[in-house]
Amino acid sequence: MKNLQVVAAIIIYQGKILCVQRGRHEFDYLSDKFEFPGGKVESGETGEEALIREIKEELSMDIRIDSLFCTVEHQYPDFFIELNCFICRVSSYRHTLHVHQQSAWMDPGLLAELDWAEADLPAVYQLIVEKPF
Ligand SMILES: Nc1nc2c([nH]c(=O)n2[C@H]2C[C@H](O)[C@@H](COP(=O)(O)OP(=O)(O)OP(=O)(O)O)O2)c(=O)[nH]1
Repeated sequence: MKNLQVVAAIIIYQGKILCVQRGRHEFDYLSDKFEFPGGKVESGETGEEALIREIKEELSMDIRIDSLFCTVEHQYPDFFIELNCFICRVSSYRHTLHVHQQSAWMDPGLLAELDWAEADLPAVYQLIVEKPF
């Protein structure tokens, strides 16, 4: 079974968090789910390098990585994922969607209203409780 190393950006701007919605995915349980932007770490890259590259590719955004917020380990039916979520800052709310179907700057208190990828739920609940910004 595949074991994925994934990095994700919790991008904070003026007290809101950028949430992005996937389109169709080969695995139905990921189709149309909300997630934090990011992706797989490629060989030879650090997690931070991968995250900066992914956010540039997916959103045309330049992020500053602040700190590692949490690590979630989750078993999906078809693969295992280690998801490292970093708190990130930007100097503008502006972005362009190159991969996702929708994005929203969300008030932290409203995060639970979105339909998240299952692996993200522990990170979402930790954000709601700890409010690290
Ligand atoms: N970027 C990101 N991926 C997540 C999150 N939560 C979660 O389960 N994932 C999963 C979805 C994907 O299986 C994997 C990330 O890989 P990816 O972004 O390259 O997505 P993908 O599988 O569609 O890509 P690909 O193989 O088609 O190139 O991690 C999250 O918050 N952010």
